[in-house]
Amino acid sequence: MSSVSLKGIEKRFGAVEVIRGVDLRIDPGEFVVFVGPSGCGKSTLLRLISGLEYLSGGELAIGGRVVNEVPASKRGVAMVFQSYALYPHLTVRDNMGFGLKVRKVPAQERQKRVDEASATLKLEALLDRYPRELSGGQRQRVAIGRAIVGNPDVFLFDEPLSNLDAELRVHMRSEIAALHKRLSTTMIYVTHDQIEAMTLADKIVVLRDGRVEQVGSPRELYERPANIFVAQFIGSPKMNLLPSDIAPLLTGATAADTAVETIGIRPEHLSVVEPREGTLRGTVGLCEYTGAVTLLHVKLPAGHDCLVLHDGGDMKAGIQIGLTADGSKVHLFNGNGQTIKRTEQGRTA
Ligand SMILES: Nc1ncnc2c1ncn2[C@@H]1O[C@H](COP(=O)(O)OP(=O)(O)OP(=O)(O)O)[C@@H](O)[C@H]1O
Repeated sequence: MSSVSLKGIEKRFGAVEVIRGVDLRIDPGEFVVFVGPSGCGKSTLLRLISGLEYLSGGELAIGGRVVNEVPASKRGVAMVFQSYALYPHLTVRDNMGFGLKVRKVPAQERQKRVDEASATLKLEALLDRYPRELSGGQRQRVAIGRAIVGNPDVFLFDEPLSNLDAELRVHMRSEIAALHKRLSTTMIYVTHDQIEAMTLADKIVVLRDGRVEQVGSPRELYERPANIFVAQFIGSPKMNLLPSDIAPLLTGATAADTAVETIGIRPEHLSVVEPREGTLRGTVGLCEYTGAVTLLHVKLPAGHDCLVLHDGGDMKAGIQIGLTADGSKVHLFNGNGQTIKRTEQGRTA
């Protein structure tokens, strides 16, 4: 278990600035997930921590030791890649033991660690197979096993489940959560998948264009996003954004803060009511029935659209509905897209 500390981390590829001053503190044993749009620098940041890329600026410490000049093999980290990166000509046993062999760990110790890891990951029956003889999920388990045998202080995962089908992803996700519980090792995990991020993370780091937008627990980011970017990035389907003058119609509240330019309301926090005078009224467009809930695409006045997660009865395109929301679930943003915080009394501060 080690802490990881990033201070003013920068990375340039030639003239292109990819990481633009990242400060982050990861506590020992924490499960931290990096999310952000494609190209925002998630993998680059992970590769900088692993030592696969050199820093252009800043200071990186693992377990309190500055490792800027320390090679990847001496940082006490192990990385698991999306592509598994197994050696095709080696058996599962030899793939898992390969790193230890390179580090000249004696054969007996190697075997012990491979046996332990394969028991943890239920790979015992597969030890003599080659990667081509394994399913995607089994290959990923071998890749994780190879990382475990080195007893790393920090695990780094770069989208480890994105090549697996939906069912296997859910299964492997729970295995990774169980692994973290059992080993209590610090883990840093990059993903595109909202559910993976929300369910695995102690702490989510939202990145945008090489900078950190917000760091917080999944609940903090969902309930108290710092700005419109995070508000729309966390949560699926996306938060609706509407002009602030719609707020009184939606919640029945009268007082409007002039600093509020945009309001945000999540599709799951809108309720469908009778389209009475004085409520926010709209026309149902597309209805996407998914079983437990239906996602309604609703046309509002003045050309605005919003999404509503509806768990009530049947709904048909073309009908008029009213929409209401609990005022405490409405997010308020200023003209710069920053969240305007409420005080205890519900007024803006
Ligand atoms: N070796 C490299 N040389 C030049 N540019 C690079 C190199 N590696 C990455 N980049 C650029 O750095 C930026 C960040 O890439 P990175 O792979 O870290 O993003 P990401 O957030 O992981 O994206 P994705 O979610 O699509 O995997 C991209 O614009 C990418 O083109």
